[in-house]
Amino acid sequence: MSYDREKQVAMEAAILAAKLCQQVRQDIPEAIEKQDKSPVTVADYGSQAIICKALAETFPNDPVVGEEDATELRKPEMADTLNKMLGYVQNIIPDATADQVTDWIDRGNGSVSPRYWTLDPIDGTKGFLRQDQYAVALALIEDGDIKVGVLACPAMPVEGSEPGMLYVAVRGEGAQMKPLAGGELQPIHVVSPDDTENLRFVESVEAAHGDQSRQNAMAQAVGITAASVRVDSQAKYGIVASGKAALYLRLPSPKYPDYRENIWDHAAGAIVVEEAGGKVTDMYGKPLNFAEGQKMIDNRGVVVSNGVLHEKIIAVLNN
Ligand SMILES: Nc1ncnc2c1ncn2[C@@H]1O[C@H](COP(=O)(O)O)[C@@H](OP(=O)(O)O)[C@H]1O
Ligand SMILES: [Mg+2]
Ligand SMILES: [Mg+2]
Ligand SMILES: [Mg+2]
Repeated sequence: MSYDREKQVAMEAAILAAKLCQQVRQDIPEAIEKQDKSPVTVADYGSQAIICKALAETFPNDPVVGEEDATELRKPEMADTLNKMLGYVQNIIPDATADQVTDWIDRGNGSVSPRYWTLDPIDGTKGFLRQDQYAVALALIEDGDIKVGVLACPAMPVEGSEPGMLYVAVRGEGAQMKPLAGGELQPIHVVSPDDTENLRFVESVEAAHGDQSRQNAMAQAVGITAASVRVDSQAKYGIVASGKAALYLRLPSPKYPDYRENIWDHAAGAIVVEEAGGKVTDMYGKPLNFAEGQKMIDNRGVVVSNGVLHEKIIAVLNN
């Protein structure tokens, strides 16, 4: 079956959402604290609204498992935030109302199903707030297999152009990228083993989202001598998929040993890397499980590689 329509709709929605995020970021957004103490901004909400609306119009029967929900936004004391967010959404959808926007956001409260989308409206909210990297990440999953993935990275440097890159993949059709500023999709490939210049590794900026000392030791153990490149969000997957790094390590933080990864933090990035010729598993070499629920309870950590390095890195992690 062809996923042309899914790919097109997902790309268009992610590009609009990325535009909203860039507009919010120019105005220096404030962070709102979620119940789990993590930050969210009007851009996270606006991005989820725009993408859920697009999916509702084209694929009304598809559930969406999104990171955000509108419960807080509907509280009277959040009226200012809701209005601010509505203003940004109206720059893109002029006749949107506050009720519509909160309903669109709550379309992201769907469940993992035989066919569903998973959405991270801003992955790397901390990076977004720091004026660093972030990504809008959207993926379609069928029977536990990722079929389509789109990653919009509005702050990704682009040679000879303004920042912003879009990565996209369809199962069996390869991975591609194009500048958000415009242009044609170009095929991308992971780094080859003889390209020593790009044999570097990437990890999160946030020390608490991984185990940086072990990540660095493991990378060295497979022959990567350069210091890590620290990047927020699934932009790391885009970097591996386009051959700018060979490895992305995300080992469980010693501070949060019971943490489980969210499907929306990995689905879009994972298919982009796999279709670019790379490999994605957990730290034990097990495939990531997108069929159970929003948390990948059976998996620990995430290892992303150019494929060639994979067996080696899993071996050093487990001996
Ligand atoms: N203890 C932890 N271990 C791993 N990931 C964590 C974590 N706490 C939060 N995260 C996730 O890390 C994501 C950011 O990834 P990165 O560190 O690679 O930039 C966050 O996504 P959001 O920013 O969408 O909330 C959040 O879901
Ligand atoms: Mg978050
Ligand atoms: Mg995320
Ligand atoms: Mg997020």
